[in-house]
Amino acid sequence: MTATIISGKEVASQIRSELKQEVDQLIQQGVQPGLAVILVGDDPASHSYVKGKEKASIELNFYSEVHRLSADVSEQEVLSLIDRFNRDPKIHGILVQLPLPAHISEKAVIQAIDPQKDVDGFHPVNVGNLYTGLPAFLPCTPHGVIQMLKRSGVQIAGKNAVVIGRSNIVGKPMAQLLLAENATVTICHSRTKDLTSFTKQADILVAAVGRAGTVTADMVKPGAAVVDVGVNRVDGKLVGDCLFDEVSQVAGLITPVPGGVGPMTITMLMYNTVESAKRSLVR
Ligand SMILES: Nc1nc2c(c(=O)[nH]1)N[C@@H](CN(C=O)c1ccc(C(=O)N[C@@H](CCC(=O)O)C(=O)O)cc1)CN2
Repeated sequence: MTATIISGKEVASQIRSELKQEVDQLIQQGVQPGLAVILVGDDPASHSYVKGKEKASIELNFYSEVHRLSADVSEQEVLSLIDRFNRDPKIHGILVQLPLPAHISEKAVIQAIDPQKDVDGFHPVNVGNLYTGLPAFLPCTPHGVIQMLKRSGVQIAGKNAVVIGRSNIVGKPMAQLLLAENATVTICHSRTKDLTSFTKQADILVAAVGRAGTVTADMVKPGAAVVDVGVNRVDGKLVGDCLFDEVSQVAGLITPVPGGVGPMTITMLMYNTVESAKRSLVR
């Protein structure tokens, strides 16, 4: 068997053209979606992701502000900037690129963002709303995974879903979103004993570990949908958490790295910003 490859680029471009129409309508109603991005430090990958966010904002005709701050900026300066954006009616979404330098508290920064502008979905209010089934901004990467599965015709309800990884950004919200779609969900992590006994049961397997080669062909149920969220550099090459060549011989569907989940992350950020702009019309 050779798996069907789900192209994140294609799904992302489909969603972006839907968003373009929504932005045109919002602008006709007098609201231009506005996104403010804060980047601290010199991490090349973060700079590249932020550039992608700026480019997508401009292409969708958003009002866009990107603040690139030096690595030695104080936490207070970042908090002051967030406070300014919280009060600015032109801004519907605020995003602070992670990771932050060690002297700045990620928790303090996330909690300073107005939950109504938290388009990353990381604020405890949005996390709590997601867990209790209330309207929330959904974290971009796991929301992107759900969109990729649904738009590829994967039925989620009633399926066994296994998520490997328990980060706040991907693993935990991923499990919650699959549960909200009525999957039977198992979360595995670094202390899980006999990982294969769990992954072999998975109709939907999401790998979000951040370690190349974690998922091998013998760990996958034939025909499963395998979603690879890992982004790892090995010998200068970008690879996921799955051994793509061998896993794709067993899986029914698989997402590649690059070109799989990655492009969806930025697109779902644009989606959340449009949602926030729409909500501002009814406030
Ligand atoms: N505030 C946030 N910080 C971070 C998030 C986030 O959602 N919010 N996620 C990641 C980084 N990220 C977006 O910010 C991101 C990661 C990967 C990609 C992507 O398109 N990857 C490409 C490969 C790109 C490359 O060549 O390096 C792919 O997989 O095809 C986009 C965005 C951590 N920080």
